[in-house]
Amino acid sequence: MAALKHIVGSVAVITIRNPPVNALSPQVQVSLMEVLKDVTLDPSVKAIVLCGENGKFSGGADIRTFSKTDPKTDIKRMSLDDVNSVAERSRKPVVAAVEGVALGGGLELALACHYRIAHVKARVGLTEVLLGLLPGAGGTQRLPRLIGVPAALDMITTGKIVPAPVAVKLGIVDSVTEGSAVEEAIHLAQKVVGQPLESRRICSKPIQCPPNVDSLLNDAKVKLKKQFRGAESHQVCVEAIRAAVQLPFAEGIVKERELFLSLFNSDQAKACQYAFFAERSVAKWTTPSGANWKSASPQTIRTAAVIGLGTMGQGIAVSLAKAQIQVIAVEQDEQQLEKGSKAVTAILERETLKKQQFELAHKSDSFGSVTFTLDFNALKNADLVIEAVYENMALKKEIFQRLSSICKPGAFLCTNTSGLDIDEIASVTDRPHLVIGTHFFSPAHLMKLLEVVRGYHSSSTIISTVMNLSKVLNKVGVVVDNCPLFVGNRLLLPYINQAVFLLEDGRTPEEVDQVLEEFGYAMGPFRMSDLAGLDIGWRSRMEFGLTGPKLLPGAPVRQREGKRYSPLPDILCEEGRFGQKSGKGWYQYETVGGRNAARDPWVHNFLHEYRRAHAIKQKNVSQGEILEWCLYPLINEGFKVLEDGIASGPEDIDVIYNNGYGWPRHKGGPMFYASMIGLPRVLVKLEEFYKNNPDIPSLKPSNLLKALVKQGSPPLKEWRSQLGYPNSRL
Ligand SMILES: CCC/C=C/C(=O)SCCNC(=O)CCNC(=O)[C@H](O)C(C)(C)COP(=O)([O-])OP(=O)([O-])OC[C@H]1O[C@@H](n2cnc3c(N)ncnc32)[C@H](O)[C@@H]1OP(=O)([O-])[O-]
Repeated sequence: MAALKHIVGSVAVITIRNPPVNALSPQVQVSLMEVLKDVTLDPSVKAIVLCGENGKFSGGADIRTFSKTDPKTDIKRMSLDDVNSVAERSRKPVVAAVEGVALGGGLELALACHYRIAHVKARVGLTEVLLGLLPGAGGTQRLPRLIGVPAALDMITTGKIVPAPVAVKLGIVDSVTEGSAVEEAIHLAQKVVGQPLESRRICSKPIQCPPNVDSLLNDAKVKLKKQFRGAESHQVCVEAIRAAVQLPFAEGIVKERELFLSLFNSDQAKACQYAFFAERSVAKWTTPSGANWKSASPQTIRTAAVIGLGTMGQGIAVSLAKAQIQVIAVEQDEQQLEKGSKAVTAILERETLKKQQFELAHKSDSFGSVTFTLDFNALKNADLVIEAVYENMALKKEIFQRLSSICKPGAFLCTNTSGLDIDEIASVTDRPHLVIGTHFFSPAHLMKLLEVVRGYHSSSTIISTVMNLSKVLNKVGVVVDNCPLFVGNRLLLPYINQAVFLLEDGRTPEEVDQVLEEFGYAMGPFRMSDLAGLDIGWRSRMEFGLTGPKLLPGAPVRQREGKRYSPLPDILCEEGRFGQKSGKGWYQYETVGGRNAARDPWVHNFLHEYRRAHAIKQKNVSQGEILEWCLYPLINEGFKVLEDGIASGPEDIDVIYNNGYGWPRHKGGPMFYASMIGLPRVLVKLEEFYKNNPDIPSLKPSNLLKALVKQGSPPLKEWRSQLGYPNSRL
């Protein structure tokens, strides 16, 4: 039985049982229905309590069963909504005891109960929108009736999860307890036996609409369209709430169902659900020697140090402090220390305010303290050190050599680099097995991704410790192998290069950005480069002798070692145009550090002159071709990364892109996207591009892509097993 019953006095306690998160699979729903019917008919039962086994109410409908469900038959035959309806119509009071989580269908079930008691640490939310769906078991009709349209709109369209104290304040749950929610619920159930239930049935509540409800809903759609470009589910959620506003409950439920079915099994829903499971699968790393969570012993980090308080160091220090870790922040001179400490303090103040607003009156754990110092010796007691100075190998090596002698034995040494060789850095230390790359993304206190770069000697202890830390920091850690630029930036390079080549060939930054933003990227390549800072790539190209003083005399302006090269970004930097930080880059900004990108006539004029000076003929490129020209080389590099064994599977690449590079989640990630368009299409276009541009090596189709197409393009989940990775280093 997936729903168990036991009787306490006159109260029937029904326990949902489906480990690990008590997902409401079709089997659980059938079982719940049977038990509910049974206890409603049993004259000895006067009240009912619903709870979940192992301190978790329910993680919602069972996502794993979605791909096996035929929406035309299975959903209509039996739905969670029927279970909810039986609970709500029951003449005996039904109390939900919410512990752990009540998410998606789990919360929808709780909303159908007459009362809700939550444990103080429980979390609730209607998260379906993040899976490309809408709350299709009455959630879009009940929540607005319970907490009002504006608050329900916010929760349903963003999938926000709120802690129990906030849920009480919003009116989602009736009360919270620090003790057992089940005991409390039994107590309440006994107390309310015989009391009228009609006012407790949310379906009977009139909906309280603000006077401007139409414009509220319309404005929400515009805002969501901008925030989640191209994603359907957020828009459809608003329509379901509109139905709640305009229709009686029963008709609203019918409309909700119709809208739910329009999303169920859509490509976007498949992509979002794939992204969900991909994140879970990459969390289960293993090494070639077979080490994994089970065999490794992750260490708890209580004190961590950050070296360098530039933008990255600041964000990392804040991120650690937010996770209640004590931080020692080190800088090299007074001026940098003061600048860095002011910035960290300001961010922490903003974060504290946000936390207080979000958690309202609930007493929450405070942040870890941050100590600022110039004294390297202060690092001697740190459990883990993250070096975050700028990208200069000599400087990093000097720091790691010092760390070897200062840090306690067993302290973990991490380098925040976006592409330098981890093994070279580790080689100067006394403990290469305790050295690893931690590639954070800016702003590090907000961005979810942490690329964990395993060096040749990195032990399973350091991998597991840092993967554990990524969870503690509320980040998504992905273990990758050590190679120039690692995974994320390795794929980014051809994408950015292709975008810049388009400018040489006659397009503008605005045109290219628009195409990629319409595709769903939060920002096109030029707006993103301006945000990240054009000088970072410029410095690295100087280091590699592609531009600047190390460039060999006589090198052709638009070629490096026979390959096509565009000096446009270098010239911009030479002009002091570093992006937002200097108030101008590919766009102009209202101030230094401004965020609003505006078309810059200087850039247009400069591009015009450049094309004239180099006698470049303008090419006519359609919007579709701009997209393929930029994305397919990125995908191709993804296949090369797999071929080289740098990432363990396509899921790893997709998780990196969804969480660190603004890839639209409803498109699953670049590798999933390739599988959806069809690998033959990607291959044919790459072959065509490469034939016309033999001086761009990133257009040359990867062997793995060719092999997969030859094998009939198996589904993505079979790529690993079909081909194996003879070179896999992970
Ligand atoms: C029909 C009407 C409309 C309703 C629609 C819905 O309800 S849609 C659903 C709306 N619900 C949501 O959006 C909630 C989605 N879930 C979550 O947000 C989190 O999993 C969590 C907060 C519940 C637990 O976090 P945590 O860090 O403690 O743990 P973790 O994340 O590592 O997961 C542990 C294991 O459980 C698995 N699994 C989890 N949920 C489901 C599921 N619903 N189903 C199946 N499996 C699920 C997960 O894959 C993993 O399996 P593995 O890899 O061990 O084989």
